[in-house]
Amino acid sequence: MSINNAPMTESDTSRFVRIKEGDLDLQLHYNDAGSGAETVVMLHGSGPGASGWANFNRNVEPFVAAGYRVVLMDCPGWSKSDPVVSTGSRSDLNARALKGLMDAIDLDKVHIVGNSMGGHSAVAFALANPERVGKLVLMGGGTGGPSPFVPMPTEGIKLIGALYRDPTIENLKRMMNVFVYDTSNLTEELFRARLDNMLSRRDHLENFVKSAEANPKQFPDVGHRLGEIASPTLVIWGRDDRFVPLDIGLRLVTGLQKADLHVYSRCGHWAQWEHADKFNRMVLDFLAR
Ligand SMILES: O=C(O)CCC(=O)/C=C/C=C(\O)C(=O)O
Repeated sequence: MSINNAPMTESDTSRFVRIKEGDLDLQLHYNDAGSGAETVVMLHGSGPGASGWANFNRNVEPFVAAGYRVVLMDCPGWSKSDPVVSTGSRSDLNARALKGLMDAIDLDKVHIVGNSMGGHSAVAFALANPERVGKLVLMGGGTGGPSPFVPMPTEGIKLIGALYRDPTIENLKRMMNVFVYDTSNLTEELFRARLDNMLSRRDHLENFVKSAEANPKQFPDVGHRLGEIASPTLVIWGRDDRFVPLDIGLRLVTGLQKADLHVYSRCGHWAQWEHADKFNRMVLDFLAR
């Protein structure tokens, strides 16, 4: 709840900023909530129609209530941010966008919570800007690269590709039913909101397909560089993740200097949403330590 006890909304917290960072010169959309001395940036995943608000709407208020400023960045090519075709590392591109955003709104150092692509991007940011990262929280992402156990691309990533190429409600339902462990939580309202978000930006959908054609490895394997990261890191994974398998979480916790891994049972690729209460308590405890 906000100060006047009304629920916090996407539109109340919606902001735009122009960033110039290296070869990036574009308008970014972000949500900005709370006014604490420490800021938590949350980075969303790469599915069609994803956004900071869609991924983290169950997390913003508890973090604000705990005294944090929360910034949700919509990555270039998603939601209300400007379109982009990514021909190199999209993790690096998002990391440059985050640096541009932090410079533009005067954030010196932040904690970063990254979901899937957001986790890959958080790691890319920490590698490029170690002095600007407090703690990291990575869910279902952190590095690209092969799984020794699960055939890749995984079934979830194949369904994302199919949805980008053919954005129908049927393909959306196919993808989202694999997203979570307990599909009874997926309402028609949720499907409709996500479909509207997707179809409102067909340029983003087309650009994602062009990007994947230009460079199928949008999220490179940075496993060999994980040891450079000294930020305390909490890795959270769904046991039933069918998009980015659990063994990638094991690679992270093995490679990073200071990382703990928690595996949630009965949980797919959206731990922060499917197990929001447990996730919020665990991450807030980690940040406060
Ligand atoms: O390809 C990868 O490694 C990342 C896949 C990814 O980011 C999927 C994320 C999906 C969501 O979180 C979403 O659509 O909300």
